[in-house]
Parts: sequence; C-alpha cells; structure tokens
Amino acid sequence: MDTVLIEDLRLEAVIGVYEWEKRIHQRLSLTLELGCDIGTAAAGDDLNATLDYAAISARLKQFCADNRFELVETFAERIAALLREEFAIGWLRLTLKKPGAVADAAFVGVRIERGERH
Ligand SMILES: Nc1nc2c(c(=O)[nH]1)N=C([C@H](O)[C@@H](O)CO)CN2
Repeated sequence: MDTVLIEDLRLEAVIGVYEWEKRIHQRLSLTLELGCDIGTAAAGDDLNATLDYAAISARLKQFCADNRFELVETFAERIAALLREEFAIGWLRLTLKKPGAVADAAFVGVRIERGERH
C-alpha cells in the first residue's frame, strides 16, 4: 500500500490532566502515515484521486480549536476516528507528541495504528 505523509504538523490544543493545563494551549506535534493507493492520482495528475494533505491538515487544526481532552490517548483516538470517517482512510499510523510535558524528555506521546493495511 502507498502512503500519504504529514510529518510534524504543529497543533495548538487544550490538553492535559491537570487544572492548570485546562486553562492554556499547548503545542502538539502530529505525524501521520495515511494508507492510500496513489496510482490513479499519479496517472491522471489528479488531486481528487488521492488524499489532500492540505485539506486534512486544515481539518485537524479546526478539530484542535473545537475540542479539548485530558489524555493524549483520547486525542489520538479521536483524530484517527475522524480521519477514517471523513476521509475514508482504511489504514493509518499516527504519532502524537507532547513536547515539554516531562522536563527531562524531548517529548512524550503515543503512536497508534488503526485499520487494515492491504
Ligand atoms: N499516558 C499518559 N500519561 C500522562 C498524560 C497523558 O495524556 N497520557 N498526561 C499527563 C499530563 O497531562 C502531563 O502531560 C502534564 O505534565 C500526565 N501523564
């Protein structure tokens, strides 16, 4: 299967377990591998036949503005569900990083894979 990539998409979100975190926006970094057969798009040079990474990035920015969660796990699952439903993505791997959350770590976060990879 081919893959459309979005690497290190910077997002601002209200995310965290602690009360002080519910009052601020924090930086997240999202990396996506999105399963997609790019053959038809490449043959026809046709954006409509592939996943539009610009449209997906914009949708995710909007999702961050509209939602707030405590756990990065919840955030990751909700993004995966949104992508699969709204963009008909069969398989994806998503890495969500929360830099600065733990003082001595470059980042913390989760990586999930959803759907069947053909
Ligand atoms: N597995 C997780 N552990 C923790 C999370 C999380 O989302 N998943 N979140 C926090 C706090 O919000 C932390 O980021 C603030 O420093 C702690 N542990």
